[in-house]
Amino acid sequence: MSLRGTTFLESVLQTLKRAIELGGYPQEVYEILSRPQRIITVNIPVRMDNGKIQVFTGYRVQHNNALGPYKGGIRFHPEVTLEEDIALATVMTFKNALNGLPYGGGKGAVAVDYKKLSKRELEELSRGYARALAPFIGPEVDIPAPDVGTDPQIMAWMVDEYSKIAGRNVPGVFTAKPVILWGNPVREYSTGFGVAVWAREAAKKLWGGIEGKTVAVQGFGNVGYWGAYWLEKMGAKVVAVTDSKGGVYNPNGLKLTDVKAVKDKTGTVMNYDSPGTRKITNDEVLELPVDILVPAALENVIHRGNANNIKAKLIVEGANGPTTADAEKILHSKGVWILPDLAANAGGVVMSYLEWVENLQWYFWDEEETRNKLERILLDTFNRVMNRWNKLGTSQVTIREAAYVEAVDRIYNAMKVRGWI
Ligand SMILES: NC(=O)C1=CN([C@@H]2O[C@H](COP(=O)(O)OP(=O)(O)OC[C@H]3O[C@@H](n4cnc5c(N)ncnc54)[C@H](O)[C@@H]3O)[C@@H](O)[C@H]2O)C=CC1
Ligand SMILES: O=C(O)CCC(=O)C(=O)O
Repeated sequence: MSLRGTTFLESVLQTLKRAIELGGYPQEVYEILSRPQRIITVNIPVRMDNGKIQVFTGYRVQHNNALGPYKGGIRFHPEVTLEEDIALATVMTFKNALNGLPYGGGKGAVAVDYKKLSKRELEELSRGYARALAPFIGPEVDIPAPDVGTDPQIMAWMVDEYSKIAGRNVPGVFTAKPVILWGNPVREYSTGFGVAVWAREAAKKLWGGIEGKTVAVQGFGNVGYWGAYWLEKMGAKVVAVTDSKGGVYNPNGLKLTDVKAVKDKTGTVMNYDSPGTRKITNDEVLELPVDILVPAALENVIHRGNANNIKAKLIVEGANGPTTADAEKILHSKGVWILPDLAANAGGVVMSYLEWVENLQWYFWDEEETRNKLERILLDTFNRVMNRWNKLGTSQVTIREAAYVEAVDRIYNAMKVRGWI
């Protein structure tokens, strides 16, 4: 246990245990799902611009494939650990199952401060990672995608490297690729879109609608920016955003396009200025007097030390694992709704699934048709989770626990008919 309380992996396993009790599944399910099927460690040598070789350590955790090929992103971050990667891969198994996808769960990581690499070094590292993993991945085996610190360009290098090894074009081995290389334009914003759809649906139940509700967003990367963009489009008012350096708050609302332009130009939203806007820290953003809080950066930011200071009534987990199990207990007892990661940020992987289907058939839908398909899947999940939560009892059970029961049910039934248990 860390100073902040339960670690990310401990929180995930606690919820799994509880879901197994609530659903009445055999203990064997816990034995299998509480550890990954396979962990691959790779050491990737890269010739740096200074002429020296630097070796980067990476992982791919393949957690469970009862429902289909492993699926989940790749994180490039200086502080990744194997334990964190296991937690992220475990959540992927439940996220994919919950959303009805034909996938198991996996996650990759490389310990690197990518901001310090030149473009050539980053390309070498990305190709090296794809080469090292090539024997263990593939469109019917394991399909990686981006996460923190990785993007469509990196997916393009990786799919190119894998295709060279395979001796043919293999579009379906990575998702969230550039549109020109078999990607789909919706993937760029799909995780943020999903965050906003979940927030909008929950807001209808809590307040009758999302119009005018105030929002604070921690993290202004892919998920945070597009989450804020779609929330605003749906009628909410985004009043605060932060990135790794800190952020800005204006109770009257922020002009997102201007904030984004400042971030793109100077590297941080901190340099945004306008009348009535003040600077805030990453701790402050969580405790602002807002209706909706969207943690969209890293894990364990809402913990037992700050849970009591949170004022939002609705927390929408754009990030994976932003709330520790201890914090969730405190917030649930106060009636705060937490829309959990495996549901609220699933727009990304659901869209990856649609891209993969396109790639397998070499047939592509247009943007609107794709977004409609994505939204339909997200709404179906929302309704199933709410029904399950109501059945289990909203005061005794958290939304996360209800979502885990829904996910474990599919995985359990798949493992049972396969004869694994
Ligand atoms: N990209 C995707 O499709 C998906 C991402 N996620 C999760 O969403 C979260 C964010 O991922 P992305 O937006 O893809 O990453 P990203 O790399 O595009 O952006 C991360 C953002 O978080 C900020 N940040 C980093 N450390 C921070 C800190 N200590 N405090 C506040 N902000 C900090 C960065 O400055 C950046 O703005 C992660 O938890 C990831 O696992 C979940 C589902 C899908
Ligand atoms: O699109 C994907 O497969 C990546 C999804 C992911 O890593 C996540 O949902 O956390």
